[in-house]
Amino acid sequence: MEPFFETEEEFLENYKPGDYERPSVTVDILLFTLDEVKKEKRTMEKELKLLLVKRGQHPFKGCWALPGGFVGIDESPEEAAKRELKEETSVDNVYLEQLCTYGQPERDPRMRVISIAYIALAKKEDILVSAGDDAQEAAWFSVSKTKMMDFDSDREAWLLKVENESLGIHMGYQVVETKKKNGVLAAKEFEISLLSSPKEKLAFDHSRIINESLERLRGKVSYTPIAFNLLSEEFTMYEIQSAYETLLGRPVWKSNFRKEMDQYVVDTGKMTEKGYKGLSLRPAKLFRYRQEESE
Ligand SMILES: O=P(O)(O)OC[C@H]1O[C@@H](O)[C@H](O)[C@@H]1O
Repeated sequence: MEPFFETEEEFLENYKPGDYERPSVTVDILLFTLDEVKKEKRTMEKELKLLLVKRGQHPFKGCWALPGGFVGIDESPEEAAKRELKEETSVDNVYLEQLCTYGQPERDPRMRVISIAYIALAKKEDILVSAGDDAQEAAWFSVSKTKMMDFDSDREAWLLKVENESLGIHMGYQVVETKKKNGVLAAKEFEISLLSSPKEKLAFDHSRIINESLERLRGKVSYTPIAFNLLSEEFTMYEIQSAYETLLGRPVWKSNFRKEMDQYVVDTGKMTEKGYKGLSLRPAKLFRYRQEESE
């Protein structure tokens, strides 16, 4: 029979947390930024970059992973995410939002570990990357997700690429998305399989986390101004459009898009100077985010 305690105080004094198996909790951080890639003399495209660290310890030693770590006993998951981010990237005070909780029993070979993933968005110039204690290296990887084919009306196959050209690393995953069940729209389900060499794969279930973070970004960029967290203080219309197209993974209709942006930006009254960002373009208006008014 369960012992009976008159007061909660008495109950808590006699409570033995060790009687129950407890999972550990970690956080993983998806730090995104936009980089500029000069295509030709006149065009510059934005590329979505994600920070990964090379694991210095087992498990998955030598594999690339999202920066993350265990939540301390006295901190909240959000505090842990901020601390890990600061330790590994010196990034402070950035846009941070919880993505999802990942708790598949086998996701970490050490023990039962539940991980809470956070999306962080920062401007490239604000980030100073340094590899932390348990990571050998930290590097920016370009991430993209493009449709490969429709299997049928319910399922699509996508290609998720996580690459670093200068390190010669090209990781590719097939993502099969099931969006309908028995012809009816349902919460999307993803099945992920590695296409590239098993020598180059992401640690843990981080490919799944990355895939779902891209889904979140694509959704959220259409109805919130989060994209501005990734842009410099001042930018041209072309740059905003290019940022949106990169985040959405598709082109946008220029005139509608620019009208839509009016609510978020103000004209600085300045123009780009000759050779702006190394491009030979005609002068263009510079805008900034309409902070006060749109928040
Ligand atoms: O890097 P250490 O501290 O070993 O462990 C943290 C990682 O353990 C995994 O379950 C989490 O996804 C997180 O990335």
